[in-house]
Amino acid sequence: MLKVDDIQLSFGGVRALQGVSFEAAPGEITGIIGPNGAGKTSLFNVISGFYKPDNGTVTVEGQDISGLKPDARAALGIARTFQNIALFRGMTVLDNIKLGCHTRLNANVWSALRYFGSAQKEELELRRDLEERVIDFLEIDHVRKAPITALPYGLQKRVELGRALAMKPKILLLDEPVAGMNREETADMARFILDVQEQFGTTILLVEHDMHMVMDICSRVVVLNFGQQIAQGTPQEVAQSKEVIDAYLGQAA
Ligand SMILES: Nc1ncnc2c1ncn2[C@@H]1O[C@H](COP(=O)(O)OP(=O)(O)OP(=O)(O)O)[C@@H](O)[C@H]1O
Repeated sequence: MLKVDDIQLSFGGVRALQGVSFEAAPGEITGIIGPNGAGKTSLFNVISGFYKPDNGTVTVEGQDISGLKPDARAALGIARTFQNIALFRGMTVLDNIKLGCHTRLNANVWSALRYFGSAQKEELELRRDLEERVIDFLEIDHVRKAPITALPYGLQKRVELGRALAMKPKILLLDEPVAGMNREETADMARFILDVQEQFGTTILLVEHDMHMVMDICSRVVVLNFGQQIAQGTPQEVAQSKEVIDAYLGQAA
């Protein structure tokens, strides 16, 4: 389904990604882990089209998408969340989530003017879909009209997930979805991520420093260190890898 092949990316003298290659199995959760500065977010930026790599390809269901811009990739079904919450703070929960749908609305301004009825129908269907598939699913009905700023941090992160789900993604990239959360918020988010995978069959890539969560919910894990891919396999396999243990001990030293 999603395949990255020999991705290389440099920033001046910093080699952020040095030949990263892996496949994310369809409908499964693949963890991307590694110490700080390993290249995880850079890899997400390459997959979602924000960074153009110096070398390598990204393919989705056999289609090479390396030349596509971020919005074209989003239209193909690649959605992401960001390490730091990227919501519109002055807007309500519902409006933020609706923004995630713009890639799905077929009615552009001209067709909306000419066929006002069909645009309205589409809007109604969209609203119903969002209510059932995103708002009820994420249990955020009670805050749908609240401004983002009124929500606790854990709920803001859930709304960000909601905005990504509004796109009906085939592939979901989650960048540190539980960073800064307390234990209860983390457990809730882990459950929602598993529910997304189980109910919608979404292929999920997860960058996360919370090792318990990675080990609990990922079926495969890719490990980066200084831009190099030093291991990949099941959580148990990578946890026993000497290179991985050394990389994390090196960080702690
Ligand atoms: N836009 C940029 N300009 C210059 N250097 C960058 C840029 N983005 C990332 N880097 C560098 O690339 C390397 C990889 O950074 P990246 O943010 O991808 O790592 P990471 O694994 O996501 O780290 P963290 O876990 O701390 O978020 C780092 O050395 C970083 O300083």
